[in-house]
Amino acid sequence: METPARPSGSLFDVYLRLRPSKANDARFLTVVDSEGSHPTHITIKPPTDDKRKRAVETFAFTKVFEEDARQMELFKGVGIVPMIEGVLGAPGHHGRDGTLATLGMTGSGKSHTILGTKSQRGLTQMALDVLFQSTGEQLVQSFYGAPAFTSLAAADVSEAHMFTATAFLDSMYGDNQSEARFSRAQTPMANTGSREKKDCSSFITNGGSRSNRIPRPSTLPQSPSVHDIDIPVDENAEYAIVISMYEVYNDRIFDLLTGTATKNKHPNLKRRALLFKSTEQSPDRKVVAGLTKIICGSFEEALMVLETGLMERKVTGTGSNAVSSRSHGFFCVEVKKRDAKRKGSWSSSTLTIVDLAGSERARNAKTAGETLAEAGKINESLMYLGQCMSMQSDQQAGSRNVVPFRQCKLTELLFSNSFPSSTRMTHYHHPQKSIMVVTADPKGDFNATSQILRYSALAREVTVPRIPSTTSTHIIASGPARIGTSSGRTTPSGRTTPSAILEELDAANAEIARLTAEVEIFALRLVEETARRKAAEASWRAAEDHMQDLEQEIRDECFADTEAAVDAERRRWQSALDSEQDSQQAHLDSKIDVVIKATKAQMRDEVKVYEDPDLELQDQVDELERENEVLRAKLEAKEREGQLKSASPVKKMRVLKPKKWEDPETGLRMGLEAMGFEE
Ligand SMILES: Nc1ncnc2c1ncn2[C@@H]1O[C@H](COP(=O)(O)OP(=O)(O)OP(=O)(O)O)[C@@H](O)[C@H]1O
Repeated sequence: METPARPSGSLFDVYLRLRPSKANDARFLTVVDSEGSHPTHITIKPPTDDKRKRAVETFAFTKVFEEDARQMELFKGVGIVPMIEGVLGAPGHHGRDGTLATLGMTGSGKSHTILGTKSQRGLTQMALDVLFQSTGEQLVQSFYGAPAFTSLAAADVSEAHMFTATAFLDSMYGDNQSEARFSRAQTPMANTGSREKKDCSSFITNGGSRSNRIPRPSTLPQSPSVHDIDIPVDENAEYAIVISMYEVYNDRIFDLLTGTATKNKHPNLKRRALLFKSTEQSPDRKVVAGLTKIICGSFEEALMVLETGLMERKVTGTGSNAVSSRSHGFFCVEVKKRDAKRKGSWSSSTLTIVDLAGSERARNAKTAGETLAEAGKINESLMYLGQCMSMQSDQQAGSRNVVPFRQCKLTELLFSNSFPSSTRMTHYHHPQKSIMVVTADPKGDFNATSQILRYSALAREVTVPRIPSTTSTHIIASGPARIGTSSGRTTPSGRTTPSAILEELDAANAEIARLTAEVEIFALRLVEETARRKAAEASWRAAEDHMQDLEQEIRDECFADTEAAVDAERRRWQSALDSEQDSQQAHLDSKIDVVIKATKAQMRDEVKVYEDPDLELQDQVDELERENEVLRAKLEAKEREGQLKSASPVKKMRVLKPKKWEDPETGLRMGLEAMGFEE
């Protein structure tokens, strides 16, 4: 089987790296000898004592790296250098995005390959070193106040929160860790450049005095060295390197540079998921919106940012691997480029390095509860990735099926830039160049590993060993002496000669072998289809759960929003009412003031109040006055009579008069009584 040439529309160059295995189990994977050149094919055969003949599967990759392959061999062998060249862009041209990802069973060596170990750098550190070493003097300064900062922040299309490495690291590890995060549009501080730069260098070399959690680049591995790798850059351009990191955990995207783990001030703080969407400035290309992005001016700064993000990445121990990655980690290095003299607009291309979470069998991993659910999500997203990658090998076989990459966040993030952009609202983007390094343990879990190999390989062939012919067995058993005698045929009388029987037996054996091969292939397909069905069912259930979670989340959010809106409206209404009442009260007070003032003025001017006469009362008064007149007449008459009779009437009148004025009626009555009248 030839290694198929990578068609232009295919998604990845796929490399296989085998890890040295500590297991005592039998080896099920064999590298096919390629006579001097790099091997490209492997075969797998189930390690079983079963006497049945089992199918041998052969897989083709761009290259196969055996157990003894070193990190540098991989770095040079998988084509990262040309990929970095592409990201930097040819002189006068935009760069091209590149993606490097690792895929494999948990514990198969993905993180080892991509991030390295305590003594060896991974592909990420080497790629960063090459980038910084190549851009060298043409790299812009990375401190606030540096002329490029504002234009870099303004050129970002992803609604990012952009910081300099100095400010970011200071906020993470410095004594004055600022509680509040920086605002999005930071104002560059003028004339503080030299101080900031000085701070930064002391931070890197003397970081330990500030915080013992601070990653120290000097303690990180220095080998393998990449000093011999020199990529020519555009002499007339200036470059900026901007780093961001995020993870896809349970199909949601989380920023890894928020400092949640580093500051550890709010360990229970719920992280906010980010959206992968088109933005106002990037209408035809989806981007992860709202990420924290750090402008790095040196390799050391980039390493510190990387270590900070890795610290935040969710890592939980499982039965399969003591430090297993439970999320898909994305490390993005944006290379910005513009003309150094004209200082025009920045073009941007991104090198994305992806450490995929490992697939695992729940039974093996002894996971439970939340971790088991995580494993379900990981396997589900890897299943979708497998579907997309299978399309690649199907396309090799002439299929024109569309790659279904929108099924989950992982495949969307990995593949949405793999195709030419359909609209040209922004400048034309070449499809990204992608490299996938598949890692495998040749003595590990056969079923899980073979499944990954099946969907990731560029081509696959199944061969079923032929059942040894009974004829030859018979011949071998009978010995050469009999061969010469067995040349008879069916006679015209219908009697069968030994040679005819042997031929018939051979034909029957061939048919049996063919059918057995078919059965083997069908059995393999059945196993694959059953696994796919189970995975699809699991993903269906997971999708339903996720949908319910989402629905509940949306309900809660809507409820909270409505509550907040009602509350705000109520407060607004209450304050409007209060102010209305206040103004009415003020109006009333002013009116009363006016009335009081007018009343006082009237009183001063003795204003008289005229009232309408009451006619009925007037009648009564008239009546009473008339009666009074009559009584007075009678009284006068009686007085006159009394004067005539008494000796001193003057004295009596003196007594009567004052009483009459005090109370006419009482006085009158008393007077009448004194004079001897009864009512
Ligand atoms: N090629 C290799 N050479 C030496 N050691 C290796 C190699 N590959 C992996 N290992 C070791 O195997 C262990 C597991 O590897 P690693 O953590 O890279 O697995 P992984 O695939 O990233 O797992 P997970 O998906 O669970 O994160 C580590 O101790 C690592 O150092």
